[in-house]
Parts: sequence; C-alpha cells; structure tokens
Amino acid sequence: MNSHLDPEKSNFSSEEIDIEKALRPLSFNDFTGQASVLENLEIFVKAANLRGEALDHTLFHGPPGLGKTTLANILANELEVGIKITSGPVLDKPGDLAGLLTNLDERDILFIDEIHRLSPIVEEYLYSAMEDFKIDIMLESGPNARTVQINLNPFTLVGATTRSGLLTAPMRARFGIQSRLQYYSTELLADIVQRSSSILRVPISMEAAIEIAGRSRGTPRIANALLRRVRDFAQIKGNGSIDIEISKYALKALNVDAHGLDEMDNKILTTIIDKFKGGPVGITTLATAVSDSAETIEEVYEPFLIQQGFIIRTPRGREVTELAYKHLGRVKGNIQGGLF
Ligand SMILES: Nc1ncnc2c1ncn2[C@@H]1O[C@H](COP(=O)(O)OP(=O)(O)OP(=O)(O)O)[C@@H](O)[C@H]1O
Ligand SMILES: [Mg+2]
Repeated sequence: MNSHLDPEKSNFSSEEIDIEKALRPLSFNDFTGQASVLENLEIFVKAANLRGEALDHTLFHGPPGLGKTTLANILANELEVGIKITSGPVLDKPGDLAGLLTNLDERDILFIDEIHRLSPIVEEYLYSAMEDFKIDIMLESGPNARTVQINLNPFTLVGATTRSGLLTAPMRARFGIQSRLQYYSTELLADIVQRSSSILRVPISMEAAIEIAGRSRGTPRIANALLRRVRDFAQIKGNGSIDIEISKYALKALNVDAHGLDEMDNKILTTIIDKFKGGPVGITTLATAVSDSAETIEEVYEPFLIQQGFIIRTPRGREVTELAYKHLGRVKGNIQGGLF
C-alpha cells in the first residue's frame, strides 16, 4: 500500500511533528537505501510470518537520523503486529518494564530506543524475558513479599542505539538480528528529498534535490529538515517550486556548510588542526579537547568525517587530511611549530 498517500497521514496541519510523521516511510517499499540491511530483514520477516512466529530480537545501531526508529515501525507494519515504544532512560524500574511486557500480544514488538542507557537492574530483568519469555513479578512487599513467575507472549524486542560500544556483551548476545545502518549517498538522499517533496506537494528540480542532498551529512533527517526550510524560502521569496537558484540562496542564508558538516564536525577538525598540528592525536586526548566522550566521537562523528575523507585513522591516532584544511580555508604550513 502506498501509505504515505493516505489522507490521514498527509493531513493539513503545518506542525513540524505532523510533517515528520507524514514523511516517515511505513513499509519496506517506501524505505530508500540500506539495501543489504533491508534485503535480510525482508527475508526474516517473511519467514517469521510464514511460521507465525515472533521475529527474532533485532538490534539497530548507527548514527542519529539514519532510520532506526523508522525501521522498528516498518517491522511492526510488515509483521502486522502492534508496537509499544519506550526508551532506556525512561525505563528506570523493573516494574515499568513488567507492565509493558505483560501487555504485549503474541508477536508484538517492544521497541526500546537508546537501549544502551538501560539501568543494569532493568537490563538484567530483560534477559529472562528475551530468552524464555518469562519474568518474575514481586507480589506484595515487606514480610509477605513473594515472587511469581509469569509467562509472556512470544514477542520481539527491537533495540536501537547510536552507541553500540556501550551495550553490554550479554545484552548484545541476545539479539539474533543485528543491523548497522550506514550513511546515505547523495544519490539516495536526493531520492528521499524527491519523495518528501512529493508528499509535501512542492515541485522540485532534480538539480535542487541533489544540492540539498549533498549538504545533508549523509542523513535523511537532515535532508528532510533542509527541504522544509528551502520550501519556506521557495514559498516566500520564490514562486513556490524549488529550483537550484532558490536552493542555493536558501542554503546560503541558512548558513549550511557546503559538505553538510555540523558544528561538532567542524570543531573536531579545527581542534585537530589548531591544537594538535593536524594530528595524529589519540581519540581520548581529542575527546577531552572538544569536551565530548571518546565513544560519541568514534560512533557518531568520526564515521562521517572518515567517509567524507576529512580524517584518516592511523595507528598513532586521528589525522586531518588536505581536504579538511581546504574545507576550513586553512593553509597547512601556517600552523606554528607545524611539520609542514
Ligand atoms: N531510508 C529512509 N527513507 C526515507 N526517509 C527516511 C529514511 N530513513 C530515515 N528517514 C527519515 O528520517 C527521519 C529520521 O529517521 P529516524 O527517526 O528513523 O532515525 P533514527 O535512526 O531513529 O535517529 P535517532 O538515533 O536520532 O533516534 C524520519 O522521520 C524519516 O522521515
Ligand atoms: Mg530514533
């Protein structure tokens, strides 16, 4: 079903949240990119449907905005089951988790976002639920306290994390399906921008879609956000349709980096250049210098910077490339005490 054309989904409200919802793909067919991940998921879903079983527990990891939450919802649609959504930081007591688990119907999905942020007690509690579909529940408290074991309906836990490095080994081992999402190419993002434009009913030229896509940091969420802003410019400053001129004008006015790098990306690059003579610099030293954690840099920022050729990893640490100097308008030799 072409669900994004469902009138209830593409409603009249101009609220960003509604737009966000309308743009979210609802089926495997709507979802662009991540070809190998999708290919596998489609097989696993078909097999689970054929056998009438719950899908194996599934973990999505990868940087923000690449489609983890979207895929969790698509799985529910494709399995034709219900989905309950929560997140690691929200689930702070085993009792909260028990409430969710006991309310799941057979084959339903429990989606836990930011699953690396579960408290150890809740995480441990989850283990038996995942493995044997059983949990212990405490009845009464004080001297009369006793626990009873409850059988759960077979369900699928779908976990999402941007920080797979922070997931404990026992937790990770309980996911039969693990998919890593990759940054999207400009071509794929241009397809997504075109799809979103047609949902928003705003005409866009191919060239403009590619321009927006190229500045979206490999990320569909950013591509959609830029599209919405460019659309504003097209409607107020232009004739309502998005061409290359209005796109360039809008992106310039929005101060969007030519490569789509965000503030932190640029901070990492300038720090390596200014404080570490272009590198190599160890990841922990770099993390301290930019006031973030080494894991976040490794899992959220660095993959994109490496993919785009701004940074290379060497045995002695991270080094910026020629491209980074060029991007920031710096000259290599200008650094005091530099080697070049
Ligand atoms: N493959 C895709 N095709 C089209 N649109 C997509 C795709 N992936 C993501 N999007 C769009 O990008 C937005 C962000 O995706 P989503 O919320 O699934 O990311 P996420 O990986 O869960 O991010 P976070 O880590 O921040 O939770 C969605 O609202 C959706 O509209
Ligand atoms: Mg998400």
